[in-house]
Amino acid sequence: MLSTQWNANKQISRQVYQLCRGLAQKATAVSLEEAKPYADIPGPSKLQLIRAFLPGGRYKNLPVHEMFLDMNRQYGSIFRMPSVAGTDMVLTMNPQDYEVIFRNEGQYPYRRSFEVMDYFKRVHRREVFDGYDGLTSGNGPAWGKMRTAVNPILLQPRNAKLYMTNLVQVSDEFLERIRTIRDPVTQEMPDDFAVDIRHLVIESICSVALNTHLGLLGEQRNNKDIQKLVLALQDVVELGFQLDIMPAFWKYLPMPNFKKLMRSLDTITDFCYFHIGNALKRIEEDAKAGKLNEKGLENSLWENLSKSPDKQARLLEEIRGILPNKDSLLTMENMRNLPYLRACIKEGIRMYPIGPGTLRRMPHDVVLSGYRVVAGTDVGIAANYQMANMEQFVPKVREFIPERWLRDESNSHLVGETATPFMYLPFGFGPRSCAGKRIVDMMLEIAISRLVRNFEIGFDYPIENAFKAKFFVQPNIPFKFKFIERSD
Ligand code: HEM
Repeated sequence: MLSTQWNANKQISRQVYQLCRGLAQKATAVSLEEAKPYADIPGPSKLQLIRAFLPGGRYKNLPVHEMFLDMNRQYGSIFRMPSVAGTDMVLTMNPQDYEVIFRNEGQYPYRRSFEVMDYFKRVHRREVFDGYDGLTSGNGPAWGKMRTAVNPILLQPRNAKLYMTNLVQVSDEFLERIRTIRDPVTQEMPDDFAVDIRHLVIESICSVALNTHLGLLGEQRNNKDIQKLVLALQDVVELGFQLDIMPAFWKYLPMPNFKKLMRSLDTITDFCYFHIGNALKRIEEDAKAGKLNEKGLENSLWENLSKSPDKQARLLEEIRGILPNKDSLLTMENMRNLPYLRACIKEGIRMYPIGPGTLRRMPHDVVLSGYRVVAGTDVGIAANYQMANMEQFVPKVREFIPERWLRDESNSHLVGETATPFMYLPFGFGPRSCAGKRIVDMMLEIAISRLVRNFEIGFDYPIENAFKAKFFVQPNIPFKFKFIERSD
């Protein structure tokens, strides 16, 4: 009773606070006419920036999040990076700006694509893409048309059951793989377990996106073509960013990294083309035979769970509620009520975000942090780095506290003001947010719940430097998890 009253009071004071904050912001909002000019936004000059990326430079080999945090310290919460990749980019780390950006993004939110990717689609493999930029690189009405077609398939919960069967099958194979490669004495995984985790992710995505079973977690693990694909995917992650954010020398010089990236993108495109062709043939055959019915960042989270036995115990209790036995079936229905699992996933992604945030090109002039940012400027948001590293936004920022995401819990104040849709952005925001979000959520929920139900997960090594981040995070230490079989 007391706690209900306490929570009600807390709720009311929070609403009053937010109302006051809203009014205060409106009162202090700067009009376009009063705003400081665009040219006054602080930041490095073009020359300083190029020098910083060259050997011996301040940002050479520095992870992107550290570069942004360093600029934040030097220039303040908004700064300008001149002519990076052809156009200026303004980067803001002021949460009040995020709302302005997203509220002004317009009917077709514009996100600048990687120029190297555009080159690949429009020039290098023109015969395949035939003028279509796709969802990730496209913009304007063409993007809008495609997104409208894709949303119901990928994002509507009632369609999720179409890919649930495939994802559960992949997670079964992963449990089997763990049992096969586990050291019988120490119960630990081999040094290269990160490769299996990567295979789990690729197999899951292909099982949904291409309706194809690759066999990466079993018989096809060493298949040469598949290994080539895995390496190509890794190259795209590493080189795509390098070539895009740094001055675009590849446009003028034969850069080996650029050629390597084109080869890797070729590998991925040919692979997808082949499997999409096969999937379409299967669909046609199934349709003819009348068979078209309902057939259908994990590492970081495991690491945190394996270091927090109390959290793992709470999670197990919740999962036992829907999976009484180790081999009980997961269904759309029984997965509905898993708040603690979802809080654990949210907290894992917060602590180890895959990328910095997102980008929007402003369709008209807006005021950000008191400056007039002119139409056509690309504005970057680094909210994910702030949520992962800065105590002022998330108290006890480097502690794994899933409870902070649960309402009415004693720790829920620990996320405080940051729990707004404008600040927690692992999947971006609004109509342009990640189209794969539901698949990722489902993949993680299935994999984690089945792992925790089957094994007690441990990790006997320090995790401080578990990941390295250039642009996207990557494993930095051997992932020697211990998977101890649960007896019931
Ligand atoms: C943990 C994994 C993932 C993360 C953290 C992630 C994050 C993101 C982010 C931040 C964006 C930009 C959103 C914005 O600008 O507001 C995005 C876009 C996108 N993502 Fe993901 N993503 C993930 C996995 C996936 C998967 C598995 C798929 C496909 C099956 C996917 C498909 C897409 C697409 C198509 C877009 C472009 C959407 C558009 O511009 O309309 N993502 N993702």
